[in-house]
Amino acid sequence: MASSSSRSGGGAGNEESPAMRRLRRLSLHLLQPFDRPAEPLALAACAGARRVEGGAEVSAALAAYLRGRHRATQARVFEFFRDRPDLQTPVEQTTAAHRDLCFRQLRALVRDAGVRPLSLMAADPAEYFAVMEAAGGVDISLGVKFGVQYSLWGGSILNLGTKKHRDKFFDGIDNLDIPGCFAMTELHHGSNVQALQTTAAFDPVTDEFIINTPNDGAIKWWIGNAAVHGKYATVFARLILPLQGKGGTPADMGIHAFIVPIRDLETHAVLPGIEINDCGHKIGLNGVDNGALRFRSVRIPRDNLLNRFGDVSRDGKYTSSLPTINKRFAATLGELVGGRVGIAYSSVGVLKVAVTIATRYALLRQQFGPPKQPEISVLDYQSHQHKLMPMLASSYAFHFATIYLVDKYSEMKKTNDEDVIADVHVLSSGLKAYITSYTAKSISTCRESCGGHGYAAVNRFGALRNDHDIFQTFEGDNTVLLQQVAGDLLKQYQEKFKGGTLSVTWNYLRDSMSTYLSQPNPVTARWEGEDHLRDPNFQLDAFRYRTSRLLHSVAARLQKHSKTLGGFGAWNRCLNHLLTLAESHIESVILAKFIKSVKSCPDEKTRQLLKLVCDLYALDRIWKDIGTYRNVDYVAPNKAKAIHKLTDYLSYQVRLVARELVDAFDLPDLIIRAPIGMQSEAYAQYTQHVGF
Ligand SMILES: Cc1cc2nc3c(=O)[nH]c(=O)nc-3n(C[C@H](O)[C@H](O)[C@H](O)COP(=O)(O)OP(=O)(O)OC[C@H]3O[C@@H](n4cnc5c(N)ncnc54)[C@H](O)[C@@H]3O)c2cc1C
Repeated sequence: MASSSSRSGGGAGNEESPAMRRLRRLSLHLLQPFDRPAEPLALAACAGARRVEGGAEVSAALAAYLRGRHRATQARVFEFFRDRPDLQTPVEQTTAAHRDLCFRQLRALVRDAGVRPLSLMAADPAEYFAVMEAAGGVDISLGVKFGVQYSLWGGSILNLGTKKHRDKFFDGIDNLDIPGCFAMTELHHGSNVQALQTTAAFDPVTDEFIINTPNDGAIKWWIGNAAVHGKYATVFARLILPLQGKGGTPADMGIHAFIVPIRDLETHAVLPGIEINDCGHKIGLNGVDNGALRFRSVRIPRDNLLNRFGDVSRDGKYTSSLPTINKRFAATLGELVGGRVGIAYSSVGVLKVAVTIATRYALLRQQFGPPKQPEISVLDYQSHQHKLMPMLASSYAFHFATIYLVDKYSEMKKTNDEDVIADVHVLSSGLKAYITSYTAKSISTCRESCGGHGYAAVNRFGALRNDHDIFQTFEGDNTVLLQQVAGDLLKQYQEKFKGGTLSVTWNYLRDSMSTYLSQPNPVTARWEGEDHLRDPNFQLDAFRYRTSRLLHSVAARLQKHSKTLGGFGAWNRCLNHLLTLAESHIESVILAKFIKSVKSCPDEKTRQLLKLVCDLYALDRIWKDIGTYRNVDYVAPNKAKAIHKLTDYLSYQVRLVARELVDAFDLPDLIIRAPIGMQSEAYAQYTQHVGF
């Protein structure tokens, strides 16, 4: 419902109420919020609309730096869909229609546009993730369907199988002849994969595995591609060897992956012994057909065991290069990080779309203004800058962090280096958890910042929010993933005190840990000059100091509590502390990568612009956690005040180049789609949409 007070107050010719007068005075003040020069980076902003002169060139230079070598690939995907109106996702459609469209979109991308995702994944993972992000821009359901087919089903064959599996399945997966599923989750177990109950018992007589769902809790649930399109599934099950346990009992060798045909390749009929039901209409992502699977003693050839980390011979003997069930389990899950990398990367894509719509609309939308003067853009309100500009800065920060993650992932695939594998595991867990949680919250803020028009489905926030929401849960629940980051930091911490070395990404802890052990410097705690606060060394030190402190204190608490509560109880007693530690660490990594990307930018003007955005990201984060810094006197009261003031000022400065910053994401109107977020004529597009 519209607010009647705002409407009458803003109407021309109305008598001004005292409240309105106050608001107008405030508006006037907001137009000149700081007693400093208004133009950042010597880029002249015009009065009124405040467009930066030469803004188009600024955006183009920035876009070129951001997109790097993937710009052309993504542009090709966008152009392909631009020329195919039959493949564009309408605002309203039924679940069945959306599933059908999503499959047609994927098939067209592969068969008509000639994209070969699995080949890309094998040859150039960075290019693969760029295509996946672009597909998610077309429709998030398409990005997820793409991820199920290639990152999950294809990834399981590539990473857990051996040559015989790749020879048999690679081409069919790549060209989409064989749509498939990744069937890990069960009704009773999602996060706790080690407790899955589906069994794969070896039958030495027939040389087969028998896949069985022992009870309702073991029904495979939520499996993408299962309800309609899948022909095969990679099923995660406990490998059971008869007579090989103690006293001739069956031996449970732990979780392994098996290829199970689920539908006839010709007729598409569900195969005997398999029951598939539809998980039904979801909150979002209804282009993806999630299903539930039950197996009734389904027989598959021994060769269908994905045997990279463990194998069974014809005579039923188990062999593995890895000595324990735990090591095999870790290696199996470790190979699946690609899905998580893709989710983190795609989540940044969703954030960019939401921020672009909200920022463009906030520049266009005018409400109230000083007496007898034109109304001002809502982005000129300090509150609006406070909502959107740190979010815009975060989009940039996450962009560089996920590019780094993808590069590390590519390096891992090339080298198989153990340290890099460990790094990527923790980094992908932390970034996936941190970024998807941030994006999920931000979409709601963007919706609110667009007022009532943000609520129109055509302006997309509802679909973005609903489709993206589950990014926080699948590919590892965020709370569970952050614990893996904390666990790794503690392991590294113990190693350090045993005289070991820290892995590369965490190297900073070695230095900041010794700094932590001394008290904060009372002199620097009072430094409040802008040069100091905008010095990347100060910013990084602050982030790292906080992480080191959290790590040190939680290690002591865990040690204390484990004496009485045991390891599990102590961990739970310190759980919130551990999650804060993990987030703090990931923020340090994000900032470090942002600072590095600013320094590496070859063009001076672009570098200055990025430095401004990076400063806002860093100081906003410090300000949001100022209580922690004040509590330990890392920051004195005068410095806290200076940080607050500077953060507001930087938000204002970023606002002056906000249009250029969102344009630099280089997202065509076809991808933005929301009429209120279009590059031009937004109101006209919106009115046309409703029929005027
Ligand atoms: C749309 C959709 C698509 C999916 N696609 C697939 C697919 O293709 N293949 C597949 O195998 N699976 C798929 N999944 C399943 C998904 O991976 C799981 O939902 C996810 O792993 C979480 O498991 P869960 O739902 O059992 O949650 P749970 O593990 O039961 O978690 C429930 C809550 O408990 C909390 N919690 C759990 N453990 C802990 C802990 N140790 N400490 C603190 N808190 C904890 C979590 O934070 C969460 O809030 C999909 C799910 C959805 C909704």
